[in-house]
Amino acid sequence: SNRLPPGSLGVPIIGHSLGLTRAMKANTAEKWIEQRIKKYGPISKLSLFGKPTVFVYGPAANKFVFNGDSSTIANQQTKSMRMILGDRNLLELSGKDHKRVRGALVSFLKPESLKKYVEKIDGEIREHLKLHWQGKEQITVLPMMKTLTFNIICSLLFGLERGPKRDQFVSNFKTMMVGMWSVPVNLPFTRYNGGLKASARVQNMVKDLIQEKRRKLEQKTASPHQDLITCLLSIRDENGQEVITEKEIVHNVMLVMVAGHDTSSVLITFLVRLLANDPAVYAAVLQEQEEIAKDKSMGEFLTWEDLTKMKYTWRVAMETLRMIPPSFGGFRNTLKDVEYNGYLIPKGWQIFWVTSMTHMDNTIFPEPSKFDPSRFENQASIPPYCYLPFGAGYRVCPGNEFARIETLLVIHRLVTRFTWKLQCPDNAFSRNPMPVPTKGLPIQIITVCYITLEICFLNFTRYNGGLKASARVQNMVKDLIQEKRKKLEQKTASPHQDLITCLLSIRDENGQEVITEKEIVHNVMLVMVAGHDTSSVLITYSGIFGIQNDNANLITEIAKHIKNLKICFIANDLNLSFLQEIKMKYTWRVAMETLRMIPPSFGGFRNTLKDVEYNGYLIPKGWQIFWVTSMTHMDNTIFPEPSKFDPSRFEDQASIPPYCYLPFGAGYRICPGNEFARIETLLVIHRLVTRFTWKLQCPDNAFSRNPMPVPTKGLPIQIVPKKLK
Ligand code: HEM
Repeated sequence: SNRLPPGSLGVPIIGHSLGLTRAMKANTAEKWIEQRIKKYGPISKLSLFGKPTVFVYGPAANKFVFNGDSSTIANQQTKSMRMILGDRNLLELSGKDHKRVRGALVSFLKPESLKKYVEKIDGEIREHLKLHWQGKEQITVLPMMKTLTFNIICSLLFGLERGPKRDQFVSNFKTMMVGMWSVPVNLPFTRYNGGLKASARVQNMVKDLIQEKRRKLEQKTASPHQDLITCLLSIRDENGQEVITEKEIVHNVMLVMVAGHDTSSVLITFLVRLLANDPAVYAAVLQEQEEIAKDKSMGEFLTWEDLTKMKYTWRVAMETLRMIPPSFGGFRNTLKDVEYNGYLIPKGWQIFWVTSMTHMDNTIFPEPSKFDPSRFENQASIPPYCYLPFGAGYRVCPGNEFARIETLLVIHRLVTRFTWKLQCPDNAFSRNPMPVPTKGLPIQIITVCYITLEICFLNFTRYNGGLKASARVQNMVKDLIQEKRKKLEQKTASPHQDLITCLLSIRDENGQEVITEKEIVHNVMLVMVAGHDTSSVLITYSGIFGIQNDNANLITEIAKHIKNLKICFIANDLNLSFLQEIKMKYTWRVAMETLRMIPPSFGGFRNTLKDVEYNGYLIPKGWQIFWVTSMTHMDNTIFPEPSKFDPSRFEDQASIPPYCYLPFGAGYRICPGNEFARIETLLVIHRLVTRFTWKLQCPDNAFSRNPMPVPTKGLPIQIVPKKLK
């Protein structure tokens, strides 16, 4: 016993388990370990989870753990994990079996083979953002990322696409995960028992999947490279026999499901947090990603080639993995007595290794508490066994390339589409055993605006970013135009299908297109912006900018088309007919009165091209003329008692003098979207009042202009659905 490392085994059974788990939860585990190191040095004995254990630390210790002889040092998992994942999963295997099964997994997870799946992963990410991020004001990042990484695994590794089968998989998987981190007491109603049952169900589902894929492979309707399962089923020895047994496939599918989803989701979550906290890193990541996005057309997937350009973003991810490694550390088990650094580690003891102690060692990473992605500019300079987020040696994480691909793709899509703000900016996290930020990292999402008004936002970066984004959107619109032009030629699209096909189909007497491609692009941009916030935004922007090309024809054409859209709109709403819509006279009067009192467009500018006289005064060439809607709307000679909300003013609209009611402007630039806005508004109000009642959460009636009127906090309300008959 003199040869055992220093330290004590503590109270029988309990040992130091409670101290460590408590420290993990409070995110002070590093300090807890540091104190041990101060007291006993880099090797010490303790007792964890009912077993005598030796803690080791430092590059030499890491080499000893990760590259030790597998007949002496074996991998070690908790009983819950072994029972739930299955005893033939890679973590349980050693020696030749480990090499054989790991080789099979790596044949699918190696970069050369993953290259082919970049587009598929990107597709899954885009779908996820569309479903769960777009249009949302607030989300919690960690659960979202867990869903996303799990879905990527389902589709890419198991060929299990969206649908009820996958949903069933997910719900069983969640119960299984709870059981995996629980105390292994197999009594009815314990978490462990629930986990075991869910694991049996998941395993049965995987078995069914295997049968289905085996059949498809035989019928040659599936390819060996289709997904991880078809790949494992297709690996044969020299006699044509399958190399991996069905049980091994099932158990390793279970492992990959767990190993691949928990870890990457944590990395991406902490990256989202970092990008919200660190403007300099955010700006550099955004610049790198925008550089890539700028050459892409609408709907184009990212490629392997694009990933190779994301060097800075990956350095940021590496530095995040250094400071907050998803895996705190792990255990090995000694199969024989073994000596390390002059000490004995007896057979049957555990060896406990910890990633973060090496990562925060200032002799390896100077100023370790400083976030500095440039450390990874020259990766060869980092000594071996010092940077361990993926482990090292012959058990180094085989999913590291997969994790890199999905992380880079997600970050690209996030920074080029959204900006976000943290809702709990306390930067705390606890370990359980994965690091979990406070409340799972709730954020407020702000969708990236396509165009920022130069006059409203003098902030250079936003404007500059807006211009770049505009170039990308314009490229996307150009692609759309090409696609639609082709379809029109092939007669697979009709001229009345949408605004673009309509504009493309307008010809003069010689059969020439009337609207140039540039005009279509720029006016699609205008309509997009106008229709994006509320349909009434159209009014504002057409007032401020006008349509640059002074082409009255074009305005008339857009106006005509917007009338066509009216028909599509109503046809799409199955229960509201055109006739019903024209009955909504009172509702529209209410909307008109709202537009009078709070016109979305405060006013606008015109530019004088020559000296001009008005009312005896000179307005010189090049000056602006500033007009304001609300002053006329609140003029009591036109609208008596103007502060009173009174929809009856619009009962006889002909009685309102011209140029007095201007929410949509007037004259030859009158908003061509006014009819569209009316239809939209009436349909929405109809649906709202017939289905819900609501109460204001901030009943202060205040609003600010920016330049649109924005009610306090965006008008939060409490909704009560009505019972539908
Ligand atoms: C940021 C993401 C990830 C991190 C930080 C990570 C980290 C790790 C670590 C520390 C180990 C243990 C090494 C050891 O015990 O020596 C490991 C093993 C493993 N990981 Fe990952 N991992 C990640 C993503 C993935 C993904 C995406 C997959 C699968 C697609 C995966 C599959 C595995 C497997 C199968 C093992 C067991 C290897 C063996 O025992 O030979 N991991 N990972």
